[in-house]
Amino acid sequence: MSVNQDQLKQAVALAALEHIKPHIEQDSIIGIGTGSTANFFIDALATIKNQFDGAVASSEASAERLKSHGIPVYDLNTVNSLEFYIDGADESNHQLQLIKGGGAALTREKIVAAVAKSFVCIADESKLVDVLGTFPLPVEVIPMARSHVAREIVKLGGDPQYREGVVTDNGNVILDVWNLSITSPRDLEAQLNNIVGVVTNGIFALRPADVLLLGTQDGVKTITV
Ligand SMILES: O=C[C@H](O)[C@H](O)[C@H](O)COP(=O)(O)O
Repeated sequence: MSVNQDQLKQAVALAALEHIKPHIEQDSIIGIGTGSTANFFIDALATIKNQFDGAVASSEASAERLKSHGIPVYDLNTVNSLEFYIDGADESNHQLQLIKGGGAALTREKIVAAVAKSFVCIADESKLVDVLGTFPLPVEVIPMARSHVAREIVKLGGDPQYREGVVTDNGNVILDVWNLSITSPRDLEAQLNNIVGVVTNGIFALRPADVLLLGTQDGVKTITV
């Protein structure tokens, strides 16, 4: 019997909980991502909420979900270190370089991931690709720079589309860039971030995931590089 996508997401969420459990202590604070897979993880984490201190969230939505479970949410500025960051992805290649930001939370996600010692990515098998870029690359942009950034992205060979009606938690807008075949993710990540007006882009290659827990029809696979 085949397992549906939500069941795969739930399985990787439970696997992530098992992955971090042995390292969790009463004073631990856990970095939490955003999206449907991260939501499964938040719900799983709630089952051990008395065994750790609290969480740092990468979005207002995740903060609300954590709080609804009675898990304390901390401002990242009050936290010295995070052992783990757990989050989903829109794509991962085999080097665990990611595209993220389908839910517009990429900037805060990249910040929390940067602080964490270990980034555990959780995803169903549809997210694993050989080359990043089939999923349109989200770029968070300061609103007044939208047209300028779009013109610069066209020069790089991308086809940017304004994600209408979306405002990020930081008050910015999103351009989704189509038609990129991202063969050098680290270079493109840096190049895009160098465009004036870009807050950050959804390539996570300069700081890739450390572990990918991938939900497949044959069970959860653990991938490291
Ligand atoms: O901005 C959103 C995040 O990068 C999500 O982690 C990503 O879009 C994956 O979300 P989901 O788990 O819903 O596929």
